[in-house]
Amino acid sequence: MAPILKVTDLCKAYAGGFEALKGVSLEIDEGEILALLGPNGAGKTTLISTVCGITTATAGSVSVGGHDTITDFRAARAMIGLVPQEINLEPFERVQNTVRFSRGLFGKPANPALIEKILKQLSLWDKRDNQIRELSGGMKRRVLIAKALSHEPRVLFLDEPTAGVDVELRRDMWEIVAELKRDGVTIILTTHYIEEAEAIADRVGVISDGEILLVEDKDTLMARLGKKELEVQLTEPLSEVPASLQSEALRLSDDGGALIYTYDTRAERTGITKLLAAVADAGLTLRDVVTRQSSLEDIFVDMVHKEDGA
Ligand SMILES: Nc1ncnc2c1ncn2[C@@H]1O[C@H](COP(=O)(O)OP(=O)(O)OP(=O)(O)O)[C@@H](O)[C@H]1O
Repeated sequence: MAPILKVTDLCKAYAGGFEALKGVSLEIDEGEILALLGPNGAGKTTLISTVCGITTATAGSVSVGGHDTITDFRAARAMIGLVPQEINLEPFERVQNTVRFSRGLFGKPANPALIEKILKQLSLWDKRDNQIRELSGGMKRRVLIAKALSHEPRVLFLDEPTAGVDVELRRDMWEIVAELKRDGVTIILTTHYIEEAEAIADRVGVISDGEILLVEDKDTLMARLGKKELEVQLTEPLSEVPASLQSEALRLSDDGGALIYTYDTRAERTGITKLLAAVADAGLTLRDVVTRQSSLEDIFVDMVHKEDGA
């Protein structure tokens, strides 16, 4: 199956020469949810803006549903819905009209039933005749989402949709995303909330300094996440792991004062009991035992940190 979104060697240099994207390539299948993680200034918004035609690429290409975003812009753009990071709504306009107009901008015929469904789904129906300026910040975010959905996009970009929103809206968002996925909509969201990526993404991409560092299946990442370390601190440092304890999962700490055992928390047998018995049999005495869980956050911070050359 051809990917619904194909980004090839995309580069963006802003006026002044700053390179915000340095040859980004990415393929996304229809119906997939990709969470794009990255530190501030990594290039997430630039990537989304370039795909949506708000920013022009310096080099490379993007196609959406087979339509090139430069040579076939209208067709490509009509397939895309964008929920931007910044609230850019007309304060005196009414909720329902804002959403209706948005659909019209894409040349789609009026569809009051659909607009009603979207507004209800986003708990905005009761506010449909309110002016935007009368809404809370969270409700304005809901309006942005309603606008982005009004022309029935096949690919939806959510640029930090849950930044600064309350728990309830975050839950609603996740539900809406799940429902859109059931309808076959492809979703790309940027987020700083790693638990959000864990909760809803099929794949996770990490971008840093204008480059994609990783795009991986979330379950594969979760398998990595499932790893835990047990540190067996010893009263006397060792120069090497004793022969009777040799195992791939076991290594000596840099100062020789601890044995570090890596195990899978989800495995039926972690091997800890056996390890501790073997440690005792080897005549070693323990000072303390500490466990550590590696998280997606650790992996992420580690990766971005290394990339910075730190
Ligand atoms: N219009 C512009 N002119 C010059 N530089 C820009 C412009 N827009 C963004 N940049 C720079 O490009 C880099 C990437 O910015 P971008 O907004 O894409 O990052 P981001 O990953 O979305 O960050 P955040 O998580 O803070 O939203 C930053 O260094 C930013 O300062």
